[in-house]
Amino acid sequence: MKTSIATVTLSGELPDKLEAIAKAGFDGVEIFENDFLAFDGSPSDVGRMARDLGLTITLFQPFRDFEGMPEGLRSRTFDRAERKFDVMQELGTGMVLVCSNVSPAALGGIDRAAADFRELGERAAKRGLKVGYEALAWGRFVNDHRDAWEIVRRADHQNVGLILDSFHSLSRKIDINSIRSIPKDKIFIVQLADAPLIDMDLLYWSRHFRNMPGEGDLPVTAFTEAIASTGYDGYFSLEIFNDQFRGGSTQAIAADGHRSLIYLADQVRRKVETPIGIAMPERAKVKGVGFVEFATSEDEADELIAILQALGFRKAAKHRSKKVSLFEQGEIRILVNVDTAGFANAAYAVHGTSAYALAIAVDDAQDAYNRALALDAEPFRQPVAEGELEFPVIRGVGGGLIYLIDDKSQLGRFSEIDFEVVATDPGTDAADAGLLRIDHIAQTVAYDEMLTWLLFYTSIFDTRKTPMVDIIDPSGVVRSQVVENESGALRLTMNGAENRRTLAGHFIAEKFGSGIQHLAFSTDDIFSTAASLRAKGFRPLHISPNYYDDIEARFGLGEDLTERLKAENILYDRDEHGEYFQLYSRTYGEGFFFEIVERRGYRGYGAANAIFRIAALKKQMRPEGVPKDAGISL
Ligand SMILES: O=C(O)c1ccc(O)c(O)c1
Ligand SMILES: [Mg+2]
Repeated sequence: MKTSIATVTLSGELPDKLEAIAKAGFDGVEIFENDFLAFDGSPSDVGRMARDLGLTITLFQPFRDFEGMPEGLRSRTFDRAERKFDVMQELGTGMVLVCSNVSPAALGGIDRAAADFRELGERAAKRGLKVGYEALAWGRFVNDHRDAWEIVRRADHQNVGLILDSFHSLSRKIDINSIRSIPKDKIFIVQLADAPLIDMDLLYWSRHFRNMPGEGDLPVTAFTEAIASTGYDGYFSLEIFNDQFRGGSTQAIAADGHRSLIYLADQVRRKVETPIGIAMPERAKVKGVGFVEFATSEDEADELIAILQALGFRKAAKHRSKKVSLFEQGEIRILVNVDTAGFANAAYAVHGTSAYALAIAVDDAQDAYNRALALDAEPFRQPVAEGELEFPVIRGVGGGLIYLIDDKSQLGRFSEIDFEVVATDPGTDAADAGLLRIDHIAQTVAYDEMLTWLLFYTSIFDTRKTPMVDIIDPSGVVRSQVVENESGALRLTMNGAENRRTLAGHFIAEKFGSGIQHLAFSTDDIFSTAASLRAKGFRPLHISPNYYDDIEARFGLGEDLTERLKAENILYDRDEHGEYFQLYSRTYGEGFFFEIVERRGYRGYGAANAIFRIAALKKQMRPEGVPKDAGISL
């Protein structure tokens, strides 16, 4: 797949955009006219910058309100086109995008438009240029790619072709099978964008909410399959108008865009015969979470270990060569790393005690790793002692690590190979609390990183994303979306903070970056677990008694169950599949916490209880007696 991206997609000045586009690995770039007009160098300067970066300028755009203009205006439009051709020739690009006319002066008429394009094609041919015609979803007469194609067909000029833009076709739900009958060499370039399904004016939706293929809800893969089925082998170019991207990191957005195209090509390649995209292993099937690793220090480790032990974890092994202890309960493994060297220590230096790494157990770790790297994931390597395992590792949220393990290799036996069993300290309470496995891992990121990580996980692992929900914090809204697989073996809740006064925002601010903010463990008997935890000195998060009055009334729970829930500070929810019970720890450090859940068929994550849980966590975090407006970020 030949990749390209329109400069309008990215924030920053034109030179920065070109640098980021080249660094992200794109083959080409569409110069959006406004970016050129705002740049005070010449067209040849821009052309030289692009070529020096190894970028082909695939398109100069847009040329507006061309076809079907009345006499007088018509000749002025052609003069305007000639001026743009001058710029294009100096830029060193061979194609202009003409988007369908929106002018009130336009006269409409397919033959009139075809005649205009035939003449424009003649003029372009004299300069070795090509003209692509795109139907804007809100075009005054032409807003359907089938009409645009009919005009191009009737213009019948080899320098005039069609430009397909997934947003315009998919937003209007145009039958994408109509694309299959378009000759591939008349499709001059394909623009791609996804978007969340929002019921709004097409122009506003297009200019503010487009996102990368795979980040939204439009059937961009099916659209691309239809194009690939024609044998089209030209550029696929991202054209994204998105307010969040306009203010985001130029490099990060460019990197997301490149990943989205590689992922799209891989999906299409598996469905059509045409050789689109590079071969790579399929999305990794997730079997579970192998472990979660905390980076901390000798001084701070005791508090964390005390909480783990109060949760029923016991120290089962220690690393053969590193200062890492393995705590386990059920299928859960928590590593506590107090190394004073290496990446864990660096993570601790930046973020303090934090869950900086997780291991994802997949069907084939090397395949998952190879796929991740093909999708631009950043590999991570660190020295390995003799006889110990070298894990495939990629960088994850907040610069943390994602280890990939599997049972088909030695990696799945990491706890035996890299660790040696330690006897349980005499006198410690060895009984566990009935925690079984990791139910979900909650990662808190800055809101403008949400799409990045949703695309990251869903492109590498065989997972899906759930619809975004708003989590109400007393000081703001936190957007939450889950990446999960069919079996539930992997559930990653992505929580996007927009201000630092929310619990999520406070966590990011105080931990200096995104990361894992809470771990949820499963039990198959929440009341038995609660009793065990109580006996171990676990201090549950206190939930307001008013909450229990409400749920008794709301769910008709009956007094007995309500009293049991209240006595243990357990929250309750229900969906069409069953019941959900949640028990929270108090916060640890700057807003980290643990959760214990019991699912009785329920498939959600207790979003309805979030407001109560967050309020309780924030209240508990605020030092006693400190007035609410004391300036602390909570
Ligand atoms: O919103 C617009 O004006 C616009 C311009 C050029 C395009 O290629 C497009 O898809 C939209
Ligand atoms: Mg377009």
